[in-house]
Amino acid sequence: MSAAEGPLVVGVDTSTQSTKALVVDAATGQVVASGQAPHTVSSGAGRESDPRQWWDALCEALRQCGDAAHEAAAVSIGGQQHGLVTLDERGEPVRPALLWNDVRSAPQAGRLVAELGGPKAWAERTGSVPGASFTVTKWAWLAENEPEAVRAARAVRLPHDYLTERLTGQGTTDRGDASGTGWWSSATEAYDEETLAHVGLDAALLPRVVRPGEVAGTVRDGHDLPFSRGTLVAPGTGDNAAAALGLGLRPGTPVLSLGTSGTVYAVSRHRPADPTGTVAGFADAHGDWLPLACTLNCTLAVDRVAALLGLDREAVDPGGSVTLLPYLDGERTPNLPHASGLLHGLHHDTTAGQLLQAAYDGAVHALLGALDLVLDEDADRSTPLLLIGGGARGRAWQETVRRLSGRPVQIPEARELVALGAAAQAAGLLTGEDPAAVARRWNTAAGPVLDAVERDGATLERITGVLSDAAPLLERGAGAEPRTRD
Ligand SMILES: Nc1ncnc2c1ncn2[C@@H]1O[C@H](COP(=O)(O)OP(=O)(O)O)[C@@H](O)[C@H]1O
Ligand SMILES: O=C(CO)[C@@H](O)[C@H](O)COP(=O)(O)O
Repeated sequence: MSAAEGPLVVGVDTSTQSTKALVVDAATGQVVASGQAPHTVSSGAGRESDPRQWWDALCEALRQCGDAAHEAAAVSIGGQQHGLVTLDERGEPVRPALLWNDVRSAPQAGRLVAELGGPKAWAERTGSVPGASFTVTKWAWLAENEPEAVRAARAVRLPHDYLTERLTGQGTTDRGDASGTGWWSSATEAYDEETLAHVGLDAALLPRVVRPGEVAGTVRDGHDLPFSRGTLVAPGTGDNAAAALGLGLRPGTPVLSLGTSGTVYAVSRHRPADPTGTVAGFADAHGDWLPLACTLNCTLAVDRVAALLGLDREAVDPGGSVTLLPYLDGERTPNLPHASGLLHGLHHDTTAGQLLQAAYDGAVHALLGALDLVLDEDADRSTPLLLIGGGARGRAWQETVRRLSGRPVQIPEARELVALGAAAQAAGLLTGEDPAAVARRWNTAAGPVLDAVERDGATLERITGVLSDAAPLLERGAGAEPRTRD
């Protein structure tokens, strides 16, 4: 038995690159064991992963946690948003999942927006104007390109739903993750029949939306399951909503997350509806809202530039006037799905370190442009920005965010805030507490605050100018070559 003060809970983050599992003492928030196992994502024109490898990665991450995982009284899964998982009558994937950063459905996104009333109507009905990341556009892409897969689908799930269902045997989701599909109405908090009918998706194929605080199920019988039978399973949620729980986030505090995706968001009591599509009007996992902007190119893109230059990711140089828009995967914020990376302002005296710094600047510029849009009007602009995700460990990321935001930046010591948020949700099932209050009791957001420095407005303006001047190039893409990543 563990020496924990309270019951043990497990929180899982099944994100783009890996699955991370934490075993946490529900009384204190102490992480008593952890594990992590990688995923593979396809390269080439699309971004796909086999959902079965998420399950294998979950089992491996829990194996690394040892006996503590088997003592857990409750578990919850947080996961990458939007991915389209199609299952056959045996619950097996019909094909690999189409991930959030697969931009092939950009034409379908444009058509759906036009066909169902335009951007304003979409924002009012679902909270968001769907771009290529949204599940509904992926379903429309599948219907057009692989109709046999659509015909074979007996269940449609999101990544976190898929894992939760393998534990409980029941098809469930939550409002946070459902709000990233494009077929869940934030106005009615129910599946949107008109949208579903338009894309030919039967609501019977969708999971039940479990309420915040409700039990999604219990771990079922089965020899290969990584938990004891009867362990409580919480609703789980999308990874950004899970991190918001994990930080015990209150309205007014902005979060910048630096991972495969870059995201900027805040909790709000007001239902968002941005007709420009920059801000997605997600629900949170609590009963409030999570206005959020997301980029496709963050840590992987900057690491790729460092690798091309043969530099360590921290080997940045200040100065110079080179601009690098690191849109290696196309981009979502700004909405340029066909874009590729763009370099402007190269001189004889530009150093490799300045080029690398320009990649950081380009990635952070896109996120900071949306910062004010995700905050309520009455938010105090001097509140520290919480910096999380794998990139938050990097000094170059920290200093770039600090310089370009002009705000104090707080770096929580806790590393895995998505998994911690899931753990807080699981703990809430046991204690009856609000999961965000559990996370505040665990003091998960604690960490050093870097003081504000003067905002580098000149760099931001230069990048905005290049972006605007290069718009025709970025909109049409670089040619017929499919993008690849090694
Ligand atoms: N010490 C570090 N400094 C800068 N970046 C880091 C560091 N450690 C990890 N990363 C970056 O974090 C990324 C993974 O972040 P993570 O939030 O786990 O991603 P995801 O949730 O999308 O799978 C990697 O792409 C890597 O570039
Ligand atoms: O698409 C979004 C948010 O809308 C992404 O934030 C995904 O949820 C993927 O997250 P990471 O794997 O990068 O954490």
